[in-house]
Amino acid sequence: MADDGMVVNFDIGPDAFTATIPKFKGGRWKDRLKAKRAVEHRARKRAIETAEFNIAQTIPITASETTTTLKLKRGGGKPKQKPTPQAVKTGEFVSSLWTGNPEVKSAATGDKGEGGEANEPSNAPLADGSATFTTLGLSPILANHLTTKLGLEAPTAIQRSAIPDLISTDSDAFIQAETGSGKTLTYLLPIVNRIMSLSAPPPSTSQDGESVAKRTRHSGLYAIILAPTRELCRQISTVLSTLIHCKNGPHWIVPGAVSGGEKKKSEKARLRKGINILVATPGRLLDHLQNTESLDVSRARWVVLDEGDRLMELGFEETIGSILGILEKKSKLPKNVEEAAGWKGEAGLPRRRVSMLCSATMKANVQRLGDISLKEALYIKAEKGHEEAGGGSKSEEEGFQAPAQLKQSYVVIPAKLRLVGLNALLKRAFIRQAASPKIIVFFSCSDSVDFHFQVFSHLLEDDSGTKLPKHAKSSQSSEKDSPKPHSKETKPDAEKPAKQAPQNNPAIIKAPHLHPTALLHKLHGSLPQPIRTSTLHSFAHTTSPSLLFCTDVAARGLDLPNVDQIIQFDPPFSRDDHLHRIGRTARAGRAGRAMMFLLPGPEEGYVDAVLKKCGSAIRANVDEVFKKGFGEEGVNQKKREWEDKATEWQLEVERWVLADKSVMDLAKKAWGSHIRAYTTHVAGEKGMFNHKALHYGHLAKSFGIRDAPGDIRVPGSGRSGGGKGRGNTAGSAATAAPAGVGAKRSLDSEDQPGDPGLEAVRKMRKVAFGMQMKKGMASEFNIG
Ligand SMILES: Nc1ncnc2c1ncn2[C@@H]1O[C@H](COP(=O)(O)OP(=O)(O)OP(=O)(O)O)[C@@H](O)[C@H]1O
Repeated sequence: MADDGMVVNFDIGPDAFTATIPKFKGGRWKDRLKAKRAVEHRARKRAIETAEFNIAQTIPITASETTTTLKLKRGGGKPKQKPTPQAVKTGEFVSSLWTGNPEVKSAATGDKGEGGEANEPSNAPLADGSATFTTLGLSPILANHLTTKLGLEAPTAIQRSAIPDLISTDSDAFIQAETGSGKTLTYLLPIVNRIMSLSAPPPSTSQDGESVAKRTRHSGLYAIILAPTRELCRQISTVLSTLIHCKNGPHWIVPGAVSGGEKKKSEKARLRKGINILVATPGRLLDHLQNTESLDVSRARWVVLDEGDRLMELGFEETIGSILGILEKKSKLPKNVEEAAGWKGEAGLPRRRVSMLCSATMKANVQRLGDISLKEALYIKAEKGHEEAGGGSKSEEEGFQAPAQLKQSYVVIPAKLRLVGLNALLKRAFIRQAASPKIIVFFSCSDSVDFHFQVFSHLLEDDSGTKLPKHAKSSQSSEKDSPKPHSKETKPDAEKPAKQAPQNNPAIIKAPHLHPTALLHKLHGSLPQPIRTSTLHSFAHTTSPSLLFCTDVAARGLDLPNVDQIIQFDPPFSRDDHLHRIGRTARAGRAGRAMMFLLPGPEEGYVDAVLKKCGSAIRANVDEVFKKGFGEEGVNQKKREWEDKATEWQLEVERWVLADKSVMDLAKKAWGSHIRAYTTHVAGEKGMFNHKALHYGHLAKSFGIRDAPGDIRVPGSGRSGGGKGRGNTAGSAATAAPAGVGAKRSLDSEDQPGDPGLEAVRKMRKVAFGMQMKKGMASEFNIG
């Protein structure tokens, strides 16, 4: 938008003055008159406020004039400068939040969203005394360490089902259990326990005469654990270290990780020094298998594929196939049961290479991964014991359950109201919780995370308690210091070192308007690895009320302690994503809540199609959400003054977006990426998430943009957003989605460009979406 393009818009919305007043029937005439006047008053107030705001925009906005705008609004005075006709820009539109919204189809059920009885936890440690870590067959040293040092009193159901077999047999296993049920320890404990047994006297001699009396880090690589992301690798390595460092434990065992994000040279040096249990991402491991001579896998006894469904979704099938091929070729272990029977081996360790596949869901792609990695495997589930993995097909519904104690709810909220709705929900959550709440909000793409991070970190309280954009506030104290509106030099603050950012991390900032000590974090695949690591560390360990805005990069496997609530601001791309996202709360028997935003229309079908199938889901009343969020003390509830408060907040965001080109660009990018991401819902769910049903104009408002979709130029795309229309540009998504339409949005894998893993991702996407994958598209599309 050019400098002179600061809108003069006298369009005050279609309904402002002409809104029909409903007829009141029944009751006393005095009450009817009172009700009528209240409605008229509200309509008038809204119209005047909108007109006033539009007039204020006729003044070329600088930071100081933002103050003028606010004064005008508060004092109700007249604008000092008359609008000039050339300042009028068609296409920009300040619509009311509360009118012109589509109707919600499903019946309202009242505000039960946060109430209701929670069920008994389904992923908790067993409280019935039916099993202890010792009775599962773990060594007393390890069992004691778990209870006394790690505070784990009893195994979970999946641990009870799996550990005895994994300790006593050499069978492959497919381990399936819901999120937060302790799958990591389920596979790590048997491995550590069996390797530990090597430390025990008396010294023995292996088949080939090698002395095994004293075990060291050079004794060989025993186990390889593959996980889809760097964060997960790091998390698994941490759990592994806490197991090994037990009193009288196997201190000689050296765990290590190679997952990219650091120089290959240092990874090679670590491998050369000797590692006994290796945690790796597939791309990086394959690279080392092909290029690092010191990596000896000839005696690797275990290969674990953690988060199997995610490994497949990220396109690692081919990479994993290659890894397994190399392991097979280099292995000096017996190749089959007959050979194994006559092989002396090392007491305690498996006589053949054992493969384990772990997943919270059971999908066709996980079964395919099982086909390439497992042989005659046990299928181990938490509830009903286990059976042969090949024995009968497992229904997808079986592997699609959320933890029973998790309280799911949803709110059907029109596109225009989404941003204020999120603010209302967050305000409510931070007011409501006595202790320090931890909340994760999921967005569909990196740009949207960046934009919302900016919105929520820039709104500070001024002395009168009014929330102002940060630059507007600073303009009140010093015009000199304020950013020049629309100046090219202005960069989004995310790119500048934020003064308030704790630990000098620009992805963490204080959010005092939500809570005096609240910290807001952001996480997505486009952030540099050190920032991602330090952000996750802060969110996991802070004792302050804490918020994490993220993409699906945080949806899988991450074990972030004590997360109270998950908000799916943008719906998940598949029902598996849904299960994994909400699985970041209600872990290991703890309570948890999950709230999902849905648009009126086809999206409402998601409730029956998915939400209710993986547990129960209660609809929250949208009015109640706003009332609770904006209906603070002094706000007249009967006159629905919370609507005015919400409008005020929305307008402040819009002004802030308008006043700074860099913010406007960010908003437009976020809007464009959001629409592109919307087109990538899985095929089976496209009926519910149909981009043709999206109202691009209303959606733009939720990004603080007033331009009509046809006038929105998405930075970097070279094209405008959504065709010529102001509103619903059905059929023009291709225009709205300049470069990434149809691209898969999940780019949160660990691999660097050029790594075989990323190649595999590219190939998969190419096949899946029949499109040309350009180098660098990942960053252009910027979703992940
Ligand atoms: N026996 C136990 N008692 C108490 N807590 C446990 C027990 N076993 C594991 N936990 C804890 O449960 C949490 C979840 O464990 P883990 O991350 O292994 O779950 P998961 O099943 O892999 O979940 P996801 O599918 O989401 O990856 C961790 O904090 C872990 O320390």
